[in-house]
Amino acid sequence: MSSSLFDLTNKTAIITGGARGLGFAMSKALAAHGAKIALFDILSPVSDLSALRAEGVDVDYWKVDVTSKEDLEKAVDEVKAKWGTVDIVVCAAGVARDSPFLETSIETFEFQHKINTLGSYLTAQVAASRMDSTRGGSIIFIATLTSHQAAPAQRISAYAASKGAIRSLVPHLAMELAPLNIRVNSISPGYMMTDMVKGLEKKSVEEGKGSLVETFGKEGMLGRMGREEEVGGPVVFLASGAGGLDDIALQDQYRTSRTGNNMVFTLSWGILATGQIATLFSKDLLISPSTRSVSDVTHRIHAVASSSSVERAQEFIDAITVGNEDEKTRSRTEDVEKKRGEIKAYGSYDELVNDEEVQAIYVATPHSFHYEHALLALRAKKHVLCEKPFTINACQSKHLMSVAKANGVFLMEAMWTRFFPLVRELERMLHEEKVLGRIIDVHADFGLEFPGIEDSHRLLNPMLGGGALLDLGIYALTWALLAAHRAPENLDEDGNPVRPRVTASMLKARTGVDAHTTIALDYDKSEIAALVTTNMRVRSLPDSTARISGEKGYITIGWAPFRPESFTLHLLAPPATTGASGHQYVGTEYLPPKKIEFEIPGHGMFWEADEVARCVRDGKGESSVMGWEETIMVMEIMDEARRQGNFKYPEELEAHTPQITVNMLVVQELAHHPLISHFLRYTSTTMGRDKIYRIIQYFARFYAYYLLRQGAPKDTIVPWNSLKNNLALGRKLMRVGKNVEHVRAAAQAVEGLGKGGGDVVGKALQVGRQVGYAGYLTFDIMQYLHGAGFIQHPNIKRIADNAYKCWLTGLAFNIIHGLYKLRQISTQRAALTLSTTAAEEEKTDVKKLDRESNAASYQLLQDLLDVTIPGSGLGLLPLDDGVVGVAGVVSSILGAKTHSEGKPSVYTTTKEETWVMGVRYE
Ligand SMILES: NC(=O)C1=CN([C@@H]2O[C@H](COP(=O)(O)OP(=O)(O)OC[C@H]3O[C@@H](n4cnc5c(N)ncnc54)[C@H](OP(=O)(O)O)[C@@H]3O)[C@@H](O)[C@H]2O)C=CC1
Ligand SMILES: O=C1OC[C@@H](O)[C@H](O)[C@H]1O
Repeated sequence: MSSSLFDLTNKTAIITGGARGLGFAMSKALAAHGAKIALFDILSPVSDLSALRAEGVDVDYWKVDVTSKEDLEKAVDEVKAKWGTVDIVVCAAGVARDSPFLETSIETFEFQHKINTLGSYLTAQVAASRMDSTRGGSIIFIATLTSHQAAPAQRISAYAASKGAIRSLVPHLAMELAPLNIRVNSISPGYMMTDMVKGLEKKSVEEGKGSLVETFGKEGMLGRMGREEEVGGPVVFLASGAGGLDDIALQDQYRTSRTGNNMVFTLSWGILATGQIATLFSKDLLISPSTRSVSDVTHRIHAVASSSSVERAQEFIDAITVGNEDEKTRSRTEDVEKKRGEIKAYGSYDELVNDEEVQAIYVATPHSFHYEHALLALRAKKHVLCEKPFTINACQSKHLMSVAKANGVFLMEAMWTRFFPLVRELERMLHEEKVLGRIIDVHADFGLEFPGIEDSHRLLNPMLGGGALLDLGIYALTWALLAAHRAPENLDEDGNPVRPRVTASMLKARTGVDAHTTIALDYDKSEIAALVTTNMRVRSLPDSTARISGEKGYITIGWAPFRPESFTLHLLAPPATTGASGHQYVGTEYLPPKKIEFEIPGHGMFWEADEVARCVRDGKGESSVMGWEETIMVMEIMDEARRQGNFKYPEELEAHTPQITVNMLVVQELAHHPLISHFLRYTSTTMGRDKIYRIIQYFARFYAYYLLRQGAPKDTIVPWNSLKNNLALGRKLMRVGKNVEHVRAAAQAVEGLGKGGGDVVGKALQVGRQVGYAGYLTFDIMQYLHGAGFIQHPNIKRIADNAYKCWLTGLAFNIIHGLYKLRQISTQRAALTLSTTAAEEEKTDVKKLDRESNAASYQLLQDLLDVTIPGSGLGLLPLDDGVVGVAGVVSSILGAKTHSEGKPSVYTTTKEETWVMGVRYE
């Protein structure tokens, strides 16, 4: 029995040069680990294949000249037709000629290069183009030790060069084929006693050069020649992908080369929710992929979030990192526990999706939240694996897909069952091998009892998307679609499945959700009928997950519908006869049933996770195994079944549904563009709106002046003047009460001054500034009351002048403070060493001072621009409204920018002061 690490069961291997020598030896090794063997050779096999077959090996021979692409294509296609897949290719066909360099003819050179280099190249090319990227593949070139080093007993430069060329192919093909999930390696056997060497030996002895065997043996590190079967280990190792290491050198007789492109890809996960299935999924993520013979991808849980609290998230982390008690995986216990401290805990989903180190989010909340939470993650540009049912209805699913597409991220429904090796093998047997011939009838069922659950439970609660169909029926539907929908007879000319007619009925539970649902799917094109039943009251029978009947018999799938461990093939006994409809009927007697079992080394959720990792690694938006088309199909059938069963979820759940129009989508996505959403968030604050109004106010002031200068009619100018006045008045109203805040800040600054210590000059300037602003805003209130008509102040001009004077005072203190600050910074900067060898902290200090200096200059500029407003209002500066308007617009834009970036005021010297600083008045 083969170890699962090197298990090649269900894999097909092609071995060129497989009829004899190393090729044949390697074939036997691959067969011993379960592979089906296709021997390609120009020569007939040395040994009778029936002997191998008698040992249970599935083996066949194809006469192939590896220098003929046509031969290769024909043979590889035949292998695929026979066994369904091509998974492993060993390019071992080769020739060697002993020929001194100075005497080697073009023909001898070309002969070896044609078979060894071109032959391997073509074999790899033809085979790779026929490999299934979802299964992955392995190409192994057989090079030679003599392509790394000289061979003192031989003259084989042309041969070594042809094999050296093969080795050079490895990194390039590995890179190009990595997206197809195909690994590429080479093995360089040392001196092996094969037929080829025997030929050389004969020649050497005949020519009186002595025995090569002896010389070769001395050159080998073991002091002897290698035996053919000794190359079996490396080839099985590379074919199985069990290594997962980069750059492996097998030191003795072989060298293997693996490239950076074969490096393991690690996906960093964020787990959103801490319920039952999130626990199982996370535990599976922590199982070493090598336990399921996966070596190209691995997983890391970076963070977990709970919607309730950070403590809940931590509890979850503690629980998933308790070592597994399972005998088989006991060895990982210690590793898993080590991971506990590496996983972050969050008390909100927002924090999780905004963690930059998280690449993919696993959404495991109840059904009703899938749409909202997947959207949250997609908009944060995370790849998403979202639990089944994907959403409440098909429309929501389509919207998620369009958002994923717009954000360039991967999205998949976590229909984990689709990724079990059992399911992949069943699909292959049904649709490629066609073990049942044409499929005729499918019955899929999933029932489960939930005794004593409350109405609030997610299965019964309509607000949580309850009901049998969305929770359990979805699995039965998946089985039906897998067998019927994807049957080749059901595909249209473009290869797309033709939709079925849907007839459904429902029996309701006390909360109004469906307790039983029956769906009939009728496929007119392929004449397949499928019946899907589900309920949440009684467990379905052990063998009734699905029964798939075809012309040649039927298959039953065992329990559980979400995690099956076996299926049984019941084939009708021969002979075959042809029925009236053209279908093959083969009697009523059955052969003994064949039960095919599959081991699940864990809960089985890691296979879907591996798919996500591969798709993310390869830059794919959707999976080819569980693609968007399938999710939409399932959702649409469930929508239709609910429509016919008269079952709608509460409006709030269904109403999340956006009507997908291109315009809606553009608007939605625009609104979520980081720049735009930042702007919308900014302008939703009072301060943000005030800054925008201020920009418009000063622009209106400038523009009214401009129109006047242009001699525009009064009617054109009036609206701009009134815009300016209305905004000025409105903004004054918004500031009513602010004077009190400045009085308080002034009092605090005085107190700070009284305590002494610290930056006394800074504190004193602060007092002046706060007093100035407090006075200014007090006069400002009076101006508002007058402007709005609450009072008629006889001396409003004087009030306005006083306001300006106070404002100017505040600004003057600001400016002095700005200059003072700049001076302080330049003194501190001069004190720091600026040599290139300066310590890191020092360099950091310099950068900090540079930043502070920029901020102070920026603020000073705004203050100087603002001086134009009260300065001209008081007649101190001879400036017209054009200049003042422009100065006001510029200072407002600068202020808005600083504020929207969330930078604190440069004048702030106490915490308390922050809330009244950075505000630009008038
Ligand atoms: N149970 C199973 O065997 C399987 C379940 N699934 C699917 O996974 C999803 C979750 O199922 P399951 O893990 O069993 O459910 P649970 O009820 O065990 O867990 C759901 C989790 O979602 C989070 N949550 C967030 N908001 C709410 C809310 N308002 N009400 C309840 N929970 C909330 C909670 O975690 P927190 O507050 O900490 O974030 C909670 O622990 C379902 O859609 C189900 O179909 C799929 C395969 C198998
Ligand atoms: O996906 C599921 O499969 C197993 C059931 O127990 C569970 O309710 C369901 O969500």
